Amino acid sequence: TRSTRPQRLLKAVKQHATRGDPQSVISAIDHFCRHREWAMNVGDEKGCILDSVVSELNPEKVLELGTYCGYSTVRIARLLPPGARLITLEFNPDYAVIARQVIAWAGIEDKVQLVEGASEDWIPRMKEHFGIETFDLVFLDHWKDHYLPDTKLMEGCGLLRKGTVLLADNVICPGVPDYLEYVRNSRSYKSCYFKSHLEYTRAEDGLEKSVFLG
Ligand SMILES: Cc1cc(-c2n[nH]c(CCNC(=O)c3cc(-c4ccc(F)cc4)cc(O)c3O)n2)ccn1
Ligand SMILES: [Mg+2]
Repeated sequence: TRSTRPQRLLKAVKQHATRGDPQSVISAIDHFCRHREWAMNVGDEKGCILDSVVSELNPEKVLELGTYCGYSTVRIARLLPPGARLITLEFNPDYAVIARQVIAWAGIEDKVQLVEGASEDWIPRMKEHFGIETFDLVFLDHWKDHYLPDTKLMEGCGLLRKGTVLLADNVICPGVPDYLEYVRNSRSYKSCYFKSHLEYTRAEDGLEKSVFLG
């Protein structure tokens, strides 16, 4: 039967990227998505904004909601200091199978824990299951109607501390209007918008960076 797009993306990584070289994995995926088939990775333009937020924050504990093929997982993990940890949640088991291989090819699997399941099921279990107190950075890139309820759930589970950064992808396209309204009007967040484009296109999109004030 016909292969899936994530399978073809993984094939491009194995053909064009060097094992153990995260940058070559990132470049191989960007090339595939720009010249072969579009895919919903954060991409190179928004990816550079993600890089700058991660580098400035130097987080020890990172949560990613929405792994997909692991592109942003590799982008984040390659910048983490030794001993830092990234937990990434993926709902779709077919995406998870691909993401594990992309993460392994990049050679950053020892910093990453990929967990399969729905965000609302795993967020309440972060403390007892992973021994996590609070996160320093959360990258929201999963189902767009889950951004707001999951943010409120993370607040309620005490997973955010003064200074925790929430970085949300796709705040314009596909868009997360309820989430934006919340973080921009809540006294508990200091929010700012990084204007960019939808991955590999000229459509507007951007990242919203929101610092939790406690
Ligand atoms: C409930 C739960 C869910 C998850 C989960 N895991 N993986 C995802 C993927 C979600 N991502 C997207 O849907 C997405 C879509 C577009 C897009 C598509 C079509 C267009 F025309 C324009 C833009 C662009 C993007 O950048 C995106 O990120 N969710 C994981 C855990 N728990
Ligand atoms: Mg996205």
